Amino acid sequence: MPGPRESSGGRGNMIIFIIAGILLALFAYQQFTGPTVGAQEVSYSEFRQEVRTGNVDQVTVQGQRVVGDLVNESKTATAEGDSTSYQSFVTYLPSFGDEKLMELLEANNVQVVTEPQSDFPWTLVIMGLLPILLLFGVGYFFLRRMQSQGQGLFSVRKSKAKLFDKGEEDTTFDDVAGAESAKEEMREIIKFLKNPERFERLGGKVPKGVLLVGPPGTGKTLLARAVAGEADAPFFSVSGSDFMEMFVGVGASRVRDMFEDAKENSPAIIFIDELDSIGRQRGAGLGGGHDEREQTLNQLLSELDGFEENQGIVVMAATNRPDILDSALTRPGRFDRQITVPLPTKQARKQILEIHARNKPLSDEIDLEVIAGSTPGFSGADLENLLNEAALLAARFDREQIEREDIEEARDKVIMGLKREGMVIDDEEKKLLAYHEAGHAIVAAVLPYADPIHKVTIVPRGQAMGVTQQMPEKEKYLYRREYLLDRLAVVMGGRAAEELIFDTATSGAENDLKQVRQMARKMVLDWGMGEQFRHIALGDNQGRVFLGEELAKGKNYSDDTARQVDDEIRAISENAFQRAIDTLRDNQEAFDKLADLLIEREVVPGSDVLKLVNGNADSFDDVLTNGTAGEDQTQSSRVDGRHSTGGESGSDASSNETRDES
Ligand SMILES: Nc1ncnc2c1ncn2[C@@H]1O[C@H](COP(=O)(O)OP(=O)(O)OP(=O)(O)O)[C@@H](O)[C@H]1O
Ligand SMILES: [Zn+2]
Repeated sequence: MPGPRESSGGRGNMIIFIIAGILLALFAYQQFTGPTVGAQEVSYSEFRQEVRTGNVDQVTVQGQRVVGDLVNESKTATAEGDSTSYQSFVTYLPSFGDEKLMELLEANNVQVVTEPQSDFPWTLVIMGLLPILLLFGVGYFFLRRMQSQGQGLFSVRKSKAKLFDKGEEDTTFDDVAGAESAKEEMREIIKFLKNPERFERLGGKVPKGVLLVGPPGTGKTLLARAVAGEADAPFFSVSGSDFMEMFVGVGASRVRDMFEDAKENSPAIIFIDELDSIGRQRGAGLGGGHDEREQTLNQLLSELDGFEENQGIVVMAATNRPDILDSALTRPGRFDRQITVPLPTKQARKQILEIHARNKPLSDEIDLEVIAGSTPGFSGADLENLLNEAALLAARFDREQIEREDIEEARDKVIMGLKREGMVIDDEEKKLLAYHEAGHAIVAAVLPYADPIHKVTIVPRGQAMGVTQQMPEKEKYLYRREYLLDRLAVVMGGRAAEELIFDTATSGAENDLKQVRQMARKMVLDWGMGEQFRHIALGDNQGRVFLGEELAKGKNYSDDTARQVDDEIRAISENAFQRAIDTLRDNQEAFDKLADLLIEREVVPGSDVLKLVNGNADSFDDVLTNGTAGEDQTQSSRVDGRHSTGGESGSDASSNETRDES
């Protein structure tokens, strides 16, 4: 990989400089305050006493101040109550003067040196000078820093982006395993970057901003670099946190410079990692809303608005917290294309392992397929880490090649790290999850009115631990009671599976239960589908029931009715649960097989679920060999609202997801 052109200067230098300045000032302070340093301040009468006893040879008088050395050490009481011995002393003449002092000194043979009155307030001068000195120090520091960067005086102009020139970036899609549909989307962008004018002439529409969303280490940065490599375009890479500087306005000017540089080099790619560090919702911080980050974000927004597609710049950004981004960033014309980069499936994990095992000598005993199977929840970075750890272990034992035990040990090590972060699921949880999702899927596949099943997965994706996706044949605008009842049973399928197989219940069904409650409520209150409330709408039908505001608002029915409504909702839920249980019992064999298949493959397409249910799959093996194993399930969607949000209350019918959040 080519080295970056610019490296950021160390902040450490500056701290050292400031400390040196303070030390210097303290030293100067000591020097200027002169001979009194270390001298004991004594009272005037004590001083006279010393003179009288002949313990003083010589004194220096500076105005009111009298300093000198004792012939023999003397002791004086300190503020703390004990005594301290001293030789040098300083004292002050009483403000009314002392005419008899000269007499006394002469009488005791004390030599007197008079010095011009030094009332010059050194202390004050130093104190006043110190900040100014420091300021010069800091200025000097910046001056040097800028000169060393070959820049003009006091211009804080530097985009900070690392530039990989045309052709320097040699990462290609071959280096990125899995993430097939993400790559597919990128192909369009590559075409554009290779020849922007031609692309536009043919009517291609390229997004300005692409947001890569996914858990850490799933290869978002890698993908962006691969796009640059494939398109042979210069690649400006910067991390969101690089914009955060201590001086207000620097971040914004860095953004401006970066876009300027990119335009000069277009067609080009700008990649902003950790977009969330500057892209957080505005007005959320404490700084009164005008802080550095906000200025930087505003600059970024205006740059995104300010260039036309044909300028040949594509801005890519990565985040694993799309939920906290300022909504202005995802508006059309900005980061309006969102590509999810999920954790790799088993198939993809195998490919990633193959990529990173390329230049590592592996023993013949090692089967990457087996490793892939034993590393659910691992990201690409985790897998790379695993192989590196194994190589280190092999090296420690002076082995010629990596052995199976090295892999085992490395895997345990990585898992321990991940466990601490709550990132991996163990075998038992995986089994629970598999049965839970299989429960949804089997019910969906069996019940006549339920939407056809599209796919079921237990690969953790974002917040979701497992997902069962259904695809309606056509958009629905009306929901028949039969459809709703079947849908309720599908959603209950997960909990039913837990009860049936493990005789237990898990917290994983939280979302399901919420969904059931909302749907049942709506059926009773708004759609007149309750047993006792046929054809009567009870709700105020403003969607408030879903926000739980009905408690605060006056209901338009009595408490008695409210109790009946609760009973109805309970009956509907109970019913749905029982139907799910019955369905699973009737299809026990398919249910078990699907769960096994999920544990084995993590993703099972709907067609295979149907095969199992219809008994077309003569054996487990049939599905195993004919299935579209390891279908890559990268999902991409536009943020402009066409993507469905799962079956909340069934109001969006473009796809139905039963997601189980962790
Ligand atoms: N799909 C993949 N194929 C091959 N290698 C991968 C893949 N995903 C991740 N890696 C390896 O993991 C490393 C880290 O990935 P990368 O930095 O691209 O992840 P990221 O998603 O940008 O993470 P973060 O969110 O932490 O910035 C890569 O350099 C690569 O070696
Ligand atoms: Zn569920």
